[in-house]
Amino acid sequence: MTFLNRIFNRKGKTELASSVAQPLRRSLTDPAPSGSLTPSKGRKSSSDDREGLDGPAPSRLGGPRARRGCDLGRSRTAADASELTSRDSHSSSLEPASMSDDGGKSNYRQMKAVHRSRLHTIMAAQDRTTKRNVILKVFPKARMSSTVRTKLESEVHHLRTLTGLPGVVQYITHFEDDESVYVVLERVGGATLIELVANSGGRLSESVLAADVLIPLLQLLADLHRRGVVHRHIKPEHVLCSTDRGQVTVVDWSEAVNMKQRCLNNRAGTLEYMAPEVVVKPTAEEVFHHVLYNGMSEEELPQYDEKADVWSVGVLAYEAITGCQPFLADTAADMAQAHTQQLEADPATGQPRLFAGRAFSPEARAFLVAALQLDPINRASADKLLQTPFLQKHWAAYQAKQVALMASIAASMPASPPHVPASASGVMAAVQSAVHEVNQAAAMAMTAARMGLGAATSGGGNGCTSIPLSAGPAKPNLLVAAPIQFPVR
Ligand SMILES: Nc1ncnc2c1ncn2[C@@H]1O[C@H](COP(=O)(O)OP(=O)(O)OP(=O)(O)O)[C@@H](O)[C@H]1O
Repeated sequence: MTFLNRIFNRKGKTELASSVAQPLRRSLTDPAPSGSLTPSKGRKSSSDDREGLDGPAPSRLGGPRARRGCDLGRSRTAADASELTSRDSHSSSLEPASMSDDGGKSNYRQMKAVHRSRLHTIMAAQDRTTKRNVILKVFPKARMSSTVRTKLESEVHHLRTLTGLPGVVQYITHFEDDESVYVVLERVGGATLIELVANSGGRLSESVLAADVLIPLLQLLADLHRRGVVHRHIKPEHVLCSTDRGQVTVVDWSEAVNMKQRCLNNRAGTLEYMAPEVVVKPTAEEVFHHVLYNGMSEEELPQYDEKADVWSVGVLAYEAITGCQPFLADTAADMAQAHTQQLEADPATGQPRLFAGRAFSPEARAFLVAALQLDPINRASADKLLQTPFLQKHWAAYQAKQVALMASIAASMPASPPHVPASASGVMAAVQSAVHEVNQAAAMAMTAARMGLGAATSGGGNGCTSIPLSAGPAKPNLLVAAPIQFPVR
């Protein structure tokens, strides 16, 4: 997908396109500037979006990808592969969902498509009862292969497990009717990082990037990684930024995996943001064949870990500062080469090509070097990145916004006891609203801890690391365990 399309999908406007968007999609790996903005070199959606479609999908990742568009009619797909070979327990996440009017589509109004992919549509809507602004992810059943269904189940599983963690988009419910499956999420305000960059003239200042994006994003990732969760799909389109509050919210959890439950051994995510160790991994389908037909166990296959997310953050940060994607290629093999070429020292300057002709502050550059290490062993963790001078320098600005945010949340908390409604849908609305408030309070507590009240953490009291699991609410997801399992009748 081109950069322009990405902007249109979200905004539905054209004004951003002409002046700002073009330079953003220049690749450093593209030797000919005139050819660097062709759609094929532009943004792509996730590699696995091309799975399970009706017709043949474009083969961007080489060899076996070319066959993957035909999965719909097959009895065994890559999704079956990941189910069979996985030890993850999320496969029953989508319980029989509500088809009643109370829990169904008619509960929502003002539905408007804000983003379309080949497999689903993202609709903005409003809950008629609660008046809450929501996002409906609508997956037409006609296009839903078992691959897509498995991803959807996985996404719901992780959203439910992680609900309440600041920075994770809040899951509300899911339901289905004859045509589609719907997942309802909170509608997050603010802009995607890609829009933020575009609105800032094509480049983001290092200070805004550090204080408003990288610190909250890396705090979330550090929390997730301690829990064993790897997002695997970090990219600017999936990071919604609220710069006035210094907050980010990460969407699209379809590739998330808990390493304690499942091996990370297949290629996943969007090619431009994939870490070197992920790019060279087999596709899920290939893993399936290795395991099923070659008699290998999953543990025997080479694995990767949470450092994959750190690489994606490095790519995202480089792109936000320069307006250019650092690595572009159409196939996994070419991408692996691009990684090496860009990070090799240029004989003329002795510097990695990636930094040639680019103006970074020394701190930002050191941050990028730490995040963009080819070998994950040498790559910094999310926690370590939070301790880099680059982020330390902007910590006070981040902290000031968090203090203001907590004060505004505290001021908006209702003082009087809630009204007890008579109808079932009223009860549901009241429960959802109460859950929202409890989550806000939990988020406040966690934010406070992250800001440095958790001085016992590895950041040495400077507030630059996220809270250890034992310091915050033990399981923030428990806060919303009850209301997400309905159908409502
Ligand atoms: N909860 C939300 N609140 C506000 N906007 C959202 C939300 N979820 C998604 N969006 C918007 O929709 C866009 C697409 O969302 P998402 O990435 O989940 O869909 P997708 O089709 O899987 O995308 P892709 O395959 O290209 O990664 C996001 O970039 C964002 O602009």
